Amino acid sequence: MSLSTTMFSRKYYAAAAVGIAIFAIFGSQTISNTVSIVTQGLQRWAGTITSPHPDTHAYQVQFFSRDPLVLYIDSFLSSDEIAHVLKISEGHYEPSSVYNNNDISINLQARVSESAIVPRDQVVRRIEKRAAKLMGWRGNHTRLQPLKVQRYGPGGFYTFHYDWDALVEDGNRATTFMIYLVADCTGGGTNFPRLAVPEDARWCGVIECGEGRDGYEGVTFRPVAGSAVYWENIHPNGTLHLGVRHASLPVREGVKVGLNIWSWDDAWRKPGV
Ligand SMILES: O=C(O)CCC(=O)C(=O)O
Ligand SMILES: [Fe+2]
Repeated sequence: MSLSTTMFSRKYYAAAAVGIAIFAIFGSQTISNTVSIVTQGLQRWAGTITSPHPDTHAYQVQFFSRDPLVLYIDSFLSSDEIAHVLKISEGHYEPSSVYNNNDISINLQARVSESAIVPRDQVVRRIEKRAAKLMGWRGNHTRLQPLKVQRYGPGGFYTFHYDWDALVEDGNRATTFMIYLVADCTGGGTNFPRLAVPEDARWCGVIECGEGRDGYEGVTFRPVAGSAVYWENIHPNGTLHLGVRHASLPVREGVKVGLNIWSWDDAWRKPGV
């Protein structure tokens, strides 16, 4: 055995002995905690090489409907992100308006809420990136619109509408994320009258079932802070999807705040024009 190999073996035995001693004193839990701290450290280090701001937030996605495409996303935002978005939006709220024949006006028969454009900072950019990634790469002609929060108090609602615009010919709203930030309310669900209620009763954990449907047609998603409903507004052939008609049902008590992330497709052209 050469001198250097002998020294290596001695170091190796010494390290092993220290390891056994730590194991004997603190038990396997400490070792596995230590291993996991080291692993997390290495992952963070690897992350800084590939991206300066890795998005480590975990969320769960489920297909709710295939046509129209509707996804239900659990924990799309963390509670820290929610608190941050609410905080930076404070002071920017204005009464919400509606679009009608190219006219923008406040119409309390159609919509009662306050809205604000969310100022853009690092946290907002990270949320935008998360949303854009889930939507899939769509080329430079599809981009996110400025994020908007919408707050409803008792009696607040938004009547049935589409997020697409039937009057424009060049460019349209391709996708919608409706993310619940505050759900301290009764009522206030997001209703899609033309979506079919799934057969599997496990969906009753996220949509209103039985009496809770309150006589509304179709599907009503229950507001849950952090969760999101995502849908696509346009058919693959470019026609506007009629299946995504929706409304915010009236808030009976309390407060609901939603965050809208919309994408706009500049390359969309009105079919047949
Ligand atoms: O608040 C909701 O549940 C729906 C909001 C909505 O449809 C919109 O802002 O376009
Ligand atoms: Fe909408």
